[in-house]
Amino acid sequence: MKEELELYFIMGSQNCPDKDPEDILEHALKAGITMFQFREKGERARVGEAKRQLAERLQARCRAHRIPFIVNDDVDLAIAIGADGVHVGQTDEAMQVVKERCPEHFIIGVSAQNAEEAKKAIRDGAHYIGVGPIAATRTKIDAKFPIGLTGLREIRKQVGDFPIVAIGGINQKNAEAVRQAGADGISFISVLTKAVNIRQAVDELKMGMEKMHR
Ligand SMILES: Cc1ncc(COP(=O)(O)OP(=O)(O)O)c(N)n1
Ligand SMILES: Cc1ncsc1CCOP(=O)(O)O
Ligand SMILES: [Mg+2]
Repeated sequence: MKEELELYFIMGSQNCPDKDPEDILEHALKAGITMFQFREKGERARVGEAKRQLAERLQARCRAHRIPFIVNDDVDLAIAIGADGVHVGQTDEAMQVVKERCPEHFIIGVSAQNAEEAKKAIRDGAHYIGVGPIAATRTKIDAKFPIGLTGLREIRKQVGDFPIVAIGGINQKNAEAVRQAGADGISFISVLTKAVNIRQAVDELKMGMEKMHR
């Protein structure tokens, strides 16, 4: 699980209104992302059949590169298209229901902003926790106040070696510090959806993550 979390890209069409999301994902996959989350939500997001069709197109790209395809929030969609997993937050579908409904092999990710939420998610059967927001972000309008590296370190201290991916305001400048503060992986949206050169951006993020490797 930890290796898959290393470079976890998240995107929906609302994150790249002037570009083709399939094109962005293909570049990101070729550059070496290790997991992908389809997060189609908010203003200008696709709904219904258009959302499902986009999900299936992006899923096919991930399959071709053997990269896990995770669906954000929408458990029905994840099950319907045979995704590799779902990611749910504190106010999304309850973990007990998610566990009951999803196939055994599903990867289940849960968001946590503090150690209590993190420990509960682990007790409830999460496979990884998405910890953040680490820094300020403009991508999620209802994002909570950033917990910083201090918040991340505290959660790491309390969850032992449980898989953690950090999220929120992560970029080439802070990736290494985030890794050093205890994240097994980083997740990011705008650093790729707004990148002029996706390969270069992924390479730089990867460098930040690899500095800690033994
Ligand atoms: C890897 C990862 N971590 C956290 C989140 C945030 O989930 P949530 O708090 O439910 O907010 P939304 O993304 O649903 O707006 C995430 N999506 N992925
Ligand atoms: C989905 C989500 N959850 C917490 S912050 C965030 C947005 C991350 O986007 P960015 O990488 O552009 O800051
Ligand atoms: Mg959610």
